[in-house]
Amino acid sequence: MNKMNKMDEMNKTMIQNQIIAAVNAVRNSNPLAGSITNVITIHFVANAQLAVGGSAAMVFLPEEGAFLANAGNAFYINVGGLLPIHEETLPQTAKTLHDAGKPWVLDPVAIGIGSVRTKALLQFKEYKPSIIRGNASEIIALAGLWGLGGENKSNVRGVDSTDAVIAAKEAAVSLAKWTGGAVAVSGETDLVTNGSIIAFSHGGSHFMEKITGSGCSLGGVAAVYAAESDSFTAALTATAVYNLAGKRAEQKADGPGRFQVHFLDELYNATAEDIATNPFEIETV
Ligand SMILES: Nc1ncnc2c1ncn2[C@@H]1O[C@H](COP(=O)(O)OP(=O)(O)OP(=O)(O)O)[C@@H](O)[C@H]1O
Ligand SMILES: Cc1ncsc1CCO
Ligand SMILES: [Mg+2]
Repeated sequence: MNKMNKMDEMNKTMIQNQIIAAVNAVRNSNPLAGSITNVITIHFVANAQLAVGGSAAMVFLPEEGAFLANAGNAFYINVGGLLPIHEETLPQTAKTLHDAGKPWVLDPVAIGIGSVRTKALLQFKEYKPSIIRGNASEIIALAGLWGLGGENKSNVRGVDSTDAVIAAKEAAVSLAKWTGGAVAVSGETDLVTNGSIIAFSHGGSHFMEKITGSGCSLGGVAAVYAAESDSFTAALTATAVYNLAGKRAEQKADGPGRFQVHFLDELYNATAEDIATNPFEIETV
């Protein structure tokens, strides 16, 4: 990784203060982040949102998506396990969020599978999600679908990434420039950008690839922080607390089962200062 210059060091200190403010604001205000998310990991998403201090509510119906979009402080949309009703619920909720100016997070899980998912993901381009969170293959594929991808081709194959995080750097920057928000690419080292600076966040655990929903719940937690901070700070705070909690949980677990339990406890117990000092570097685009 490049050595950071003086400007990057100053940016880093400012960002760390914003992370501390975001963590504390969420714990003080218990913001409501509604979700439309897949049934495979829905319980883990809600538990992770509660563990960091948020309030969770999962809905499926179009009128309920629109209601929660207006009533909540932020929202999470994950296209992982689509049902027929989603064809109506997804665009209606995203339009409501856009029109109401509410922060919202998109996880384009399994982009490339089926026409319903592709149509929904295309519609989201104009509704500009505040944070796009995905693994490297999903981020490259979304930039391609939105015509922002350049030459880069995704090897997307389902829900697990087959591309390295760094291969998604240009796609992430282009997507962030389009939305005016932030993009978080997950993997062994995570990349978070707002289109002008990039943070590389370290930590986590190999066990996170052995439980389903670590990425989905990271998106749900990013929505909780987005209720209380700007998109880049929210995306980086969520990423940092995941990397910290993952590293700590791995030390206590000898397999993915108990890892998941310890992980929730570590999300709950992490202090704002610990989250802000979890290792990351800054690079200016
Ligand atoms: N090999 C690894 N080492 C350390 N941390 C990892 C590793 N792989 C993933 N992570 C962490 O796991 C979390 C989820 O990232 P991942 O890339 O697995 O998401 P995902 O593929 O969308 O997951 P899912 O779709 O199963 O919810 C992130 O916090 C990331 O930092
Ligand atoms: C396993 C799985 N299948 C569809 S969504 C999902 C959760 C992880 O993305
Ligand atoms: Mg995923």
